[in-house]
Amino acid sequence: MKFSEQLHEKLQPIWRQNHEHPFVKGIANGTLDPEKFRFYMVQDYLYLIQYAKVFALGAVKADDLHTMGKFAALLDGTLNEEMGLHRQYAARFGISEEELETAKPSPITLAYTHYMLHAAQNGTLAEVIAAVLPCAWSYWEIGKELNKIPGAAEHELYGKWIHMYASEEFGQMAQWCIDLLDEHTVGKSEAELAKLEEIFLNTTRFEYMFWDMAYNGIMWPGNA
Ligand SMILES: Cc1ncc(CN)c(N)n1
Repeated sequence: MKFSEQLHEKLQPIWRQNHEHPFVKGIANGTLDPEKFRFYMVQDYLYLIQYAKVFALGAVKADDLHTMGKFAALLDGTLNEEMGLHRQYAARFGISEEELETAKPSPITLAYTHYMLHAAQNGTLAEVIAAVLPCAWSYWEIGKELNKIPGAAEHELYGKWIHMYASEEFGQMAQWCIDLLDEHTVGKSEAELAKLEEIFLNTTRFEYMFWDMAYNGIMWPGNA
């Protein structure tokens, strides 16, 4: 069994929680309070700035030009396609680009991005991929699932978000990360695989916590 298939089995309980989360359900049926989406957009923008840096670290750790080029393309796609969508949403909400970039990250945003960057900076190329894969893979799964719901992708606020994560391009980049992880785990020791699984499951859990933080729409519970 490929390493990604083993991980896929282990993450099922968390993914089910993600798909059932009221934030994701609210995007699916169009009932999510736009204020919660606004809060999410700003935090997600801050998240993506750091996430893009993990792709840059992938290019640094890659040992062939093809892989370097792919990570460079992922970095470009994040900064210019995915974050471009966030900038469009921000404009709709009357948030300037400066305001977006200078907003304060919530403790969950900080914890998630710092964990990812720590794992990527200190780890092997396989560890870089293990840290970012849940982000790409889980959004692709959510995008595809929501895209099947009649009318969801036509929603005037949430439709573009669904289109982005259900898109062929987004799927191809998620699949490339899955394949690269499989390629880089062939022949690894049990201890190395256990470490990769731990990183992967931690960022998978952070994905759930990010939805929860966005749904609560507050920087931290004491600040409600
Ligand atoms: C928190 C989070 N995780 C993943 C993705 C998809 N790149 C995202 N935009 N935001």
